[in-house]
Amino acid sequence: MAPHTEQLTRPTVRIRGLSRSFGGRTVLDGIDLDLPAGQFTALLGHSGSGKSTLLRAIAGLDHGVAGDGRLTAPERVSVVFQDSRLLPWRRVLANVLLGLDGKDAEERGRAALTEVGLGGRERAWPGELSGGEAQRAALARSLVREPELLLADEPFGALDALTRIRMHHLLRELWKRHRPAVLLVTHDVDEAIVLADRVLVLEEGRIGLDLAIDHGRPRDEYRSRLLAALGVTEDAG
Ligand SMILES: Nc1ncnc2c1ncn2[C@@H]1O[C@H](COP(=O)(O)OP(=O)(O)OP(=O)(O)O)[C@@H](O)[C@H]1O
Repeated sequence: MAPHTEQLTRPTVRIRGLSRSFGGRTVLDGIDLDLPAGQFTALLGHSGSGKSTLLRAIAGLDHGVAGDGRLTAPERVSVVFQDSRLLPWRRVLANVLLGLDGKDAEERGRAALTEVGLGGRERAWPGELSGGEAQRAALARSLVREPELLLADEPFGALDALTRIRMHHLLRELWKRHRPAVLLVTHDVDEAIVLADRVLVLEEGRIGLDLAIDHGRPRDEYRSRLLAALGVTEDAG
C-alpha cells in the first residue's frame, strides 16, 4: 500500500463500546467509532445528546472513561473550544507558545500566527482581539503543536455569521495544508456539510447516522438527510 493511502486509512481514534453515565443517566451508550487519520468529521446532535461528552472522552479530559481500554487516541491532540481560552495576561505570541519548547518554537509560533492571518499581532493582548481574531489565535495555538487530531467543540458558535463563513474557509484551508484528523462538534447542519467529509449524528447515545459527504454533489441532498435524522422539519410555514 502506498504510504499516503495507508495514512488516510489508519484509524487515529478507535472507540469500541464506549459508554458514559452521569448519576445513573446514560449519555453515551456503547459507541463504536473509528476516525481515520487525516479525515475531517463533523458530529451533529441535539443539545444534550452527548457531543461534548464524546469529545471530552476522546481528548482524555473525562476521567470517568479514561483508561478502560475502550478508547485509543493519538498523543498529539489539540482542542479548540467555543471561547478561545487565551490567557489574558500573556501576549498573543506567548499564548501560542505556551508549553512549547525547542529552539525553533518562536519561529513556528510566528509562522502559525501568520497562517491564520494574525501576522503583526504577536504582541497584542488577548483583550485587544475581536472574537474572530481570538479564535484564529486559538487555532494557531493548536496547529503549532502539529496535532494528529484536532478536536473542535463549536469553535465558531459565538461568532457572527460573516466571521463564521471566513473561519470556515480558514479551517478548511488549514486542514488541507496540515491534514490532522478533525472532529468538529457543531449544532449547525450547514457548517457540518460545508466543512466535513463525513458527518455523524449522535442520537440516544449512539451514532445514528454516519454520512460520507461528496463535495461535488448538491448540498441540499445531505441537508435533508441530516435534518430528517435529527427529526427537524425545515419548513416553518
Ligand atoms: N460532568 C457532568 N455531570 C453531570 N452531567 C453531565 C456532565 N457532563 C455532561 N452531562 C450531561 O450529559 C448530557 C450530555 O451533555 P453534553 O454537553 O455532552 O451534550 P451536547 O450534545 O454537547 O450538548 P450542547 O449541544 O447543548 O452543547 C447532558 O444532559 C449533560 O447535562
